Amino acid sequence: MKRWMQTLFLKPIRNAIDRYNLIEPGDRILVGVSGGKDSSLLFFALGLLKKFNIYDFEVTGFMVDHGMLRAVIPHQSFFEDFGLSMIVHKEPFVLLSNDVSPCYTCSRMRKGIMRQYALNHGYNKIAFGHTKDDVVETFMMNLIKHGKIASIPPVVKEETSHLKIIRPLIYLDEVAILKSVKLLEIPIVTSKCIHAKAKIRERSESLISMIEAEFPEYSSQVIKALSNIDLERTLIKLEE
Ligand SMILES: Nc1ncnc2c1ncn2[C@@H]1O[C@H](COP(=O)(O)OP(=O)(O)OP(=O)(O)O)[C@@H](O)[C@H]1O
Repeated sequence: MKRWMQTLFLKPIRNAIDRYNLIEPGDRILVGVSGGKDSSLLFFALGLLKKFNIYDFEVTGFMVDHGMLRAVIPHQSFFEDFGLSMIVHKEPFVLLSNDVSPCYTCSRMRKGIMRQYALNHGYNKIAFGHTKDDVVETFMMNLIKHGKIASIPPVVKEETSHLKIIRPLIYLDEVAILKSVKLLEIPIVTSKCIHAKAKIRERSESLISMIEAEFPEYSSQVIKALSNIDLERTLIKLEE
């Protein structure tokens, strides 16, 4: 394993895994791979950790193709050459004309398909490629739109099954991800889908960029703050 891989992406990923116990001995992990940079790097990184026996677990990629994806074969071959198998599940997506949030519907459907596959095939964890930027953006959206201090958790256990959702990229930012994917030469899958990201997320992204121009540590401080809450200095009413 090359040293730059350790510093650029494996160290922050291992920090998250170790801090939140994201990988436990004997885990069977299904990774949601969209073919985009984040989940591709996640899949590759978990493959490396497995290859070098850093943790004792099994890992398989799972891609839901709603008929919108381009260049899936070179992507899949890249991972197969690396010794990782990826299932491509084809499922046509039927969009209702009155659906005001198609991205949400699509994401719900995708999760449902993955969840069912995981349960039917003995996987106990599903890994998603949400990143540090997603955590900060979600924090901002909750604050601005819902007046709530909340973001994306690194691990969630389903109430109705033994399945856990894990997010090992929460300490990794887009700059490091882009650089890693480029250096690793992972072929990226593109999508024909016309639905752009939700407007509010775009606005919160540009707001973050504006704040970071003045306070470059902003995103890192949000990550730190989310596990450093001084409850006695909030408006939460504590037991007396
Ligand atoms: N078509 C898909 N098949 C399987 N998993 C998916 C698919 N699309 C998204 N996911 C999973 O859901 C996560 C969140 O989805 P989202 O669309 O927000 O991804 P993203 O931020 O654009 O990241 P990426 O660069 O991985 O596409 C992804 O990181 C991935 O793990």
